[in-house]
Amino acid sequence: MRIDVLTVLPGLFDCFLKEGVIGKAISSGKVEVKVHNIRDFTTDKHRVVDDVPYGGGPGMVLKPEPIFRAYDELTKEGEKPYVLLTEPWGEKFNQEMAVELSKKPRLMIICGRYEGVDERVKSLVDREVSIGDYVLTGGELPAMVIMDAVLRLIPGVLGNLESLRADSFSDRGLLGYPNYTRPAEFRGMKVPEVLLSGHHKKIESWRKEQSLRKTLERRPEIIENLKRKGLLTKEELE
Ligand SMILES: Oc1ccccc1-c1ccno1
Repeated sequence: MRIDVLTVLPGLFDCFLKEGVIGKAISSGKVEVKVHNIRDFTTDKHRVVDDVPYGGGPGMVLKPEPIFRAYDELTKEGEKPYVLLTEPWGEKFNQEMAVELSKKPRLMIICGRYEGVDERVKSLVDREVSIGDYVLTGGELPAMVIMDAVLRLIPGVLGNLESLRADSFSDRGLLGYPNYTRPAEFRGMKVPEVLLSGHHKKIESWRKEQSLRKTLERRPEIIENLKRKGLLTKEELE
């Protein structure tokens, strides 16, 4: 997969693209991520990327020309990207969308700003995406959240954890089961016996039950959504 990111703050992505699972996936060539400074696509001396809104009002709006110039330049060759715009009012990002986006060969993420982008930019956009109902100063952190969730799903990126990732639980957006490691007892708190039993079928069944229970308690809408889509097995529904 290739991802092109358009932003006015490219420096925010430096650590994200160098460290951890994502950094390794990029350095190994499993995925390609290119961050582009929208300012590099301006033509005026002052490299202006935003302007005051027509009709008045607070803040500044990202101008259309530099973004269109970047899009035209970056899409001259190769497959057309599926274009996302990070927006506070966009469609809510979730695991289902991450799975769908992970199957695209190429993405472009335009990082919005709080005051917004010129409406005409949306003629380039396939999906306006929000990561939650809160207001940030810009769309760069949402872009990193989206890339992290999507890139970890690319085969080979999680390496030897791939088998875990393939678990249909997280891909269905179900909450995870409780995790424990040594010691078996800590300050009077014991690890559940089943996890010490070495009985893999019982352990798997316990984890599945814990995940469904936690999801039902904390995010019942996820269970309802899976039921409606027929994505819960008969035994999971019991
Ligand atoms: O708050 C924002 C400002 C600019 C671009 C995106 C966002 C946002 C908030 C939540 N998801 O995206």
